[in-house]
Amino acid sequence: MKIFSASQIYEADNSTIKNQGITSVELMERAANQVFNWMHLRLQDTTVKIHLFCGIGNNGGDGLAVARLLKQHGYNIGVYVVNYSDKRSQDFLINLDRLKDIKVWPDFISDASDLPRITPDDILVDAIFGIGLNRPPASWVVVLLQHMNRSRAFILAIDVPSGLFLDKVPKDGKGIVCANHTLTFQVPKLVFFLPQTGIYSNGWELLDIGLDQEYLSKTETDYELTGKNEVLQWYRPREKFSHKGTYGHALLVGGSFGKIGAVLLASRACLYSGSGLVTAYVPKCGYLPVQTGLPEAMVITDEGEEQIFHIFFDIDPSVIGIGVGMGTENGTVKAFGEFLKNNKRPLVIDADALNILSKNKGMLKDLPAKAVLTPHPKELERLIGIWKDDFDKLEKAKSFSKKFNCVLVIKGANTVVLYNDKGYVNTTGNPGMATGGSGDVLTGIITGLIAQGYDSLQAAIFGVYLHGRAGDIAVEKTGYQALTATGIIDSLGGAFLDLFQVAEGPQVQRSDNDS
Ligand SMILES: NC(=O)C1=CN([C@@H]2O[C@H](COP(=O)(O)OP(=O)(O)OC[C@H]3O[C@@H](n4cnc5c(N)ncnc54)[C@H](O)[C@@H]3O)[C@@H](O)[C@H]2O)[C@H](O)CC1
Ligand SMILES: [K+]
Repeated sequence: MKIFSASQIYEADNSTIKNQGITSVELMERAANQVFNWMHLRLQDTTVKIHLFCGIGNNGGDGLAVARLLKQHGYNIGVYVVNYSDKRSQDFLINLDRLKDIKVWPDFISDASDLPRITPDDILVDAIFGIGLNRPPASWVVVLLQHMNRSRAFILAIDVPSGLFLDKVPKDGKGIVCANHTLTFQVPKLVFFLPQTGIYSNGWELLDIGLDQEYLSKTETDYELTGKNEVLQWYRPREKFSHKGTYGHALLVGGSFGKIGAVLLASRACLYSGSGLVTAYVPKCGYLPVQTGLPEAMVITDEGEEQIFHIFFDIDPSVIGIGVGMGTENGTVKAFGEFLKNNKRPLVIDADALNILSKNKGMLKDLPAKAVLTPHPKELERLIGIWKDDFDKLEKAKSFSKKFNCVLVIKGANTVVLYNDKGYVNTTGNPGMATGGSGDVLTGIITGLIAQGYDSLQAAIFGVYLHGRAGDIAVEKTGYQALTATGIIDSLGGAFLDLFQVAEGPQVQRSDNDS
């Protein structure tokens, strides 16, 4: 699913109005009806007080139209116009009149002294700013937003939590609504998925307002959201007359004394993601643990007893995953540098191999085309330098990807896979996966997919999806705290099977932060 920028959403609005022969206020009415239906279904004629805070632009217009629909259905409402500018939009004014027509007169707030009383049992609808915010709100508006946040009432944001820009992180975190839930129109917004801005909405949901499908499908976007539909198209079925050679031979290089488990986890994940053959390359101390822990894998040992000194093997792997548990001892650094110079095979690079690259940037020129790098935030910072904010991070990461022709997997709550100018935001996974060895499992999965012939970008996106989905399946049985890397691997089979399960009920895209 595509993630559009604010200017693209305005263009989508315009082509909808033009191609469907409707007015902008009719489009607003559609949006408001969707919000109202969502609320009506859940509130079931409740008498709880619903406070609607409306700006003076089209987000505010949405809020006023929702207020009218709620009033017409007998809900107990309070409507406030947050009068932050005299440049009221046309559709806001039309909806203000329509509200007055049914004898609802909003309170106009233009100063922090006018703040209404809110109790924790009330419901707040945030329709102050939408995607049109272009500068920080005035200080009295910030005071109002804080008043809303402090109220402990349930906050439902329309389109985006007010105070969030679509393309940058606000300097003042106090001037942003902390929504319990956001109902966003038609397309997901990138801000829901970035660590610094995603925190302002606990959950989000898409409401279909019938925007022009032709515009949406023909327009290229900088980011996409990866869900089942996106990865399913790449799935490669197993052929009846195939054999283990058909599905490649993955080599996992890593481990050092005390960290052999990392290679064991990566190798097992690689096998469980379908690689035909898996070989682990470890220091001598890793021979017995890997051989006994994973009898399906073959093991090659380095000449080093407790660390890797010289990466040499006489097999012909289809892909190499390197770095997990490897350490950054001088001898290992040298071995990795020499390995990169001579290697021609596709690579997945993780953990200590990334740290070695960060300290020896000259080695980056020896990466094979489209190598997959899987840094967590600290490893990424060492690679690309410090960033100003999450948007700057993505831009810096894109430049890095272009410069070294590599696929970057930026691990986090919503892992982003970047290649060249494009980013793919993952939707699966949960906080239980923040546990030792989870990253090693991801490295194994991506390596296993490349072994089977997936292009490295597809393998990275698909691998991240499967890893998260396996975590989501596993957590159902374990809860967040008891989820382990091994638990993720054990649910990989379930994640593959789930690709072919058709979800029951209406297909509404939503985040899982609500659980
Ligand atoms: N396709 C859709 O998604 C539809 C969206 N709708 C809703 O429209 C808003 C966007 O409306 P817009 O009028 O462009 O912007 P806002 O309401 O977010 O902002 C109002 C207005 O205020 C000015 N402004 C910006 N920042 C400030 C500031 N700090 N202080 C004062 N004034 C400011 C700026 O000029 C803005 O234009 C979208 O989010 C949806 O809610 C449609 O209803 C249906 C289609
Ligand atoms: K809003």
